[in-house]
Amino acid sequence: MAEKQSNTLSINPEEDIKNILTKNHQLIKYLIAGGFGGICTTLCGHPLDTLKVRMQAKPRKYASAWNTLTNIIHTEGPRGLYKGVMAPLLGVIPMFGLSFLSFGLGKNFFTNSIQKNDTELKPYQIILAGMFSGLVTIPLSVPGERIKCLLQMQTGNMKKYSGFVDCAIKLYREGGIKNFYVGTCITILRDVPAGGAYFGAYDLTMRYISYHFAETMMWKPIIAGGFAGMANWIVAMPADVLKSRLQISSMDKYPHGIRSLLPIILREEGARTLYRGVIPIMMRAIPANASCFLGIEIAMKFIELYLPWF
Ligand SMILES: CC(=O)O[C@H](CC(=O)[O-])C[N+](C)(C)C
Repeated sequence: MAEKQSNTLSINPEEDIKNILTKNHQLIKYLIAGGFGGICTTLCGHPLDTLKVRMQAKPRKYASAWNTLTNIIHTEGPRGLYKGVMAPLLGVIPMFGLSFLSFGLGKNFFTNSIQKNDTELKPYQIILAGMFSGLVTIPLSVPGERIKCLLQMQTGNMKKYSGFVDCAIKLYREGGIKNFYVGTCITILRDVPAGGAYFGAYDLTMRYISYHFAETMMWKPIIAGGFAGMANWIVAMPADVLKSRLQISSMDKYPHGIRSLLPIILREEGARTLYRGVIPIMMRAIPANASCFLGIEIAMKFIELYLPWF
C-alpha cells in the first residue's frame, strides 16, 4: 500500500515511459491484492454481517447482538451465519479489486507532479482518492448488496430464493435491471464518504505507526486495517441502515427511496435506529478489515517476490 511510485514528468521520454509502466504495474498489483483482501474480509466478517442485517431489518425480533446470534444458532444452526455468503464471496473479488484499483487511480489523479511517493501525499489527497474509489464501485456494489441482503433475511422453511443465482433471476423477472439497483442513491451516500474515511484512516494510522515503531512490523496492517474498518462504519452506518431496509423491500414499497423511508423511520423508531447494529458491525469491521489489509500486504509481497514482472 505504501509503495513508492514516481509521478514526476521528466524531460527524458524513456524515463516517462518507465514511470507510466511502473504506475500501471502498481495498479494491477492493487487489483489482484485487493481481490485477495476481499476474500479474507468476507470469510472473516460474514457471520457478523448476518447479525447486522437481521438486527437492522427486524429490530423487534432481534433485540441485541447476543440474542440474534443465539437465535440463529438454535433455529438455523451455525451455517445460518454464513447464509448468503456466496454472493459477497463471488462479488468481493471484483469489488475489492476494483475498490483498491480505483483508489490507486484516484491517488494518481489527485497527486500533483512534484509528489513522488505515497508518503508525500497529503491526507486530503488520500481521502479524495478513497471517496473516488467509493464512487467507482457503485455499479458492482449495489446489485451485490441487494442480493446479499435479500438472502440474509430469509428464515424458516418457506424460502423464496434458493441461492445467489436464483435470487438474481427472480429479481430480473420481477423488475428487470432496475430491480438490482434499488438503493443506489443511499449506497452512494454511504460509500463515497465511507471510502474517504476508510483509506484515510488506514493511511494515517500506517504513517503514525511507521513513524513511532520499526518499519517491518507485521502487525502494522492489522492495527491500521482495524482502524480503517471502524472509520468506514462510523461514517457509513446511518446510510447503511436505510440501505438495508430499502434493499430487502420490493421495488414499489418505497417509491421515492430514502425520501419515503427516512421520515417513517424517524417517526416510528427515532434517530437512534440509524445506529442499530453498531456492535456487530464493529465486531465484524475490526477483524474483517484487519485481515483484509494483512491479506493485501501479503499479496503485494507475494507478487513482488514471485511475479516480479508485475
Ligand atoms: C461497504 C464495504 O464493503 O466496506 C468495505 C469495508 C468492509 O467492512 O467491508 C470498504 N471498502 C468498500 C472500501 C472496501
